[in-house]
Amino acid sequence: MSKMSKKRQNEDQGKELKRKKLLSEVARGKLQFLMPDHPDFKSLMREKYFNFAHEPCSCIPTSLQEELPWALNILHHHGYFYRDWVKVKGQTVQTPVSRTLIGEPETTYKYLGLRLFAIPWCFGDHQVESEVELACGIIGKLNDHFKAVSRKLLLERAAEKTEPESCISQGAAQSPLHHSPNEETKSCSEQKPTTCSPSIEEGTDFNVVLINYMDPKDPDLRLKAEPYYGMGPLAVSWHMDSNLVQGSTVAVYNHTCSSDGDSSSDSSDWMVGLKVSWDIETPGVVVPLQTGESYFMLGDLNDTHQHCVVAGGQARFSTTHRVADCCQGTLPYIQRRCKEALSNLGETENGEYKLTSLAADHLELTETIHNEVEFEWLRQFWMQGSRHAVERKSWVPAMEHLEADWHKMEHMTKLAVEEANVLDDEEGSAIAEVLLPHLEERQKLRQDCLDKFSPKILETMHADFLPIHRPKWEDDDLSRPLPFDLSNIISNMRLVTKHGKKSCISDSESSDSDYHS
Ligand SMILES: O=C(O)CCC(=O)C(=O)O
Ligand SMILES: [Fe+2]
Repeated sequence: MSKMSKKRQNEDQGKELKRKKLLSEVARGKLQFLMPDHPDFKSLMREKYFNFAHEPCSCIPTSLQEELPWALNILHHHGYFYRDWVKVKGQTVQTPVSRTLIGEPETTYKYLGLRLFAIPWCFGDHQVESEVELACGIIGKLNDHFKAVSRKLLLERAAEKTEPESCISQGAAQSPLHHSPNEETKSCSEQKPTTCSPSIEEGTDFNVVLINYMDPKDPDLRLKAEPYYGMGPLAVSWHMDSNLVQGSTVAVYNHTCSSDGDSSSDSSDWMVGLKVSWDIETPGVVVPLQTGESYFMLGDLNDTHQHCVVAGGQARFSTTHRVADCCQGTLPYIQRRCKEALSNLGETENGEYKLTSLAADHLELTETIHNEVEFEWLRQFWMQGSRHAVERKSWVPAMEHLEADWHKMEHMTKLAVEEANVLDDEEGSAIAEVLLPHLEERQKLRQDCLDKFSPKILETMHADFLPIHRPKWEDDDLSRPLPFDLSNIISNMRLVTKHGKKSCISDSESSDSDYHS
């Protein structure tokens, strides 16, 4: 076993032990949580949840306070919220909360295996054309405001520390962010690895807002009870927000929908729960949220603590403002990658495609990008259905352009497969060795997409949300360079590799490749 996998195995065993201990404590009913009315709440917050801030309605300007409920209801009214199909422990499951993503143009945010494509909050030169665009603009305004509030809160927290060095010696869980202006100019790819904190500006430069909506009275929902402390029914289970710039803040605006005149309605509060990750000594906390209030997980709180959301009695929206780590998650990024891949595609004098170089690293790069654009972008976009695409009309031409680039990469794979077959043993097998793992991965991931939804789930889905498998074609479609099903090509490449030649010399004659020529 390699050192890396041994280390991972030890870590997994460590986590499993901690989980067992945690569950046995739970079984003994020992885990405690505090609410704000508890006499020790304030000191616990100071000591163990220092980077949590809970702010009243007045932290948002009155005009914006008035616009926000309108904006959220417009998005809801136009059907922009839906329950995402995500992967949890290899299973496709639907989130209890409905969601939508608003953000910087051309930005995406990936969570639990699903890439969300942001609806932009600004529109370049063109005038706002619809209520929905106006609503997104209002969310953008709140986002700008939250940047300023978060920066102020972080500076206040930093000032509260009497000795500046103490934030280092007290460990990561308590460290507020440092202001390090010379890091601000660094580009994404130059950013230091995850152990260093971003500057205050970087760590609050929210680029996406994931908005949640849930009506607890929805009869389709069956909420699970919070399992460790008995906090109540969970709208969002314990988690850390993923795919964020490490050490960056998350800001949340909470809006509950009043149900005037309905005396039977349950008026229990929505609450956010927090706990220190992997810690059963420190009590958890749960903080009730009134409509219009906000809370902030400042600096590294999200990296060291977990949070959950306990459902209240009424329908509720929350806007969660994040600094998504989108080094590999923006449209310009994937467009650059495609350009890089296509730089190895040339033309012969007769105007036919040819590969400029057959060097392993060039082929390797093209095949990697081929899979990246197909599975991280094209299929992720179309699998979310027709309504998703209509709502994201600004993304559609970009997706079509990426698909045209991908189509050229299909030609490139075909050319490489042909070269592997015609070149002499040594060169041919070197090409096949490079291609094989990528082709196998492509084949597996295509099948995973086809299998993502069981027939039972598909039966219950509204037509607007049915997955679109795009690109998809019949294996004998001659307009395509290669078949959709790559099994024959994979068998052919296996035979061309040195290993394949040695073990299957006798039947190599009968294994004609079956791709389109
Ligand atoms: O709704 C909230 O207060 C937070 C939701 C949350 O944790 C999430 O969307 O990741
Ligand atoms: Fe979260």
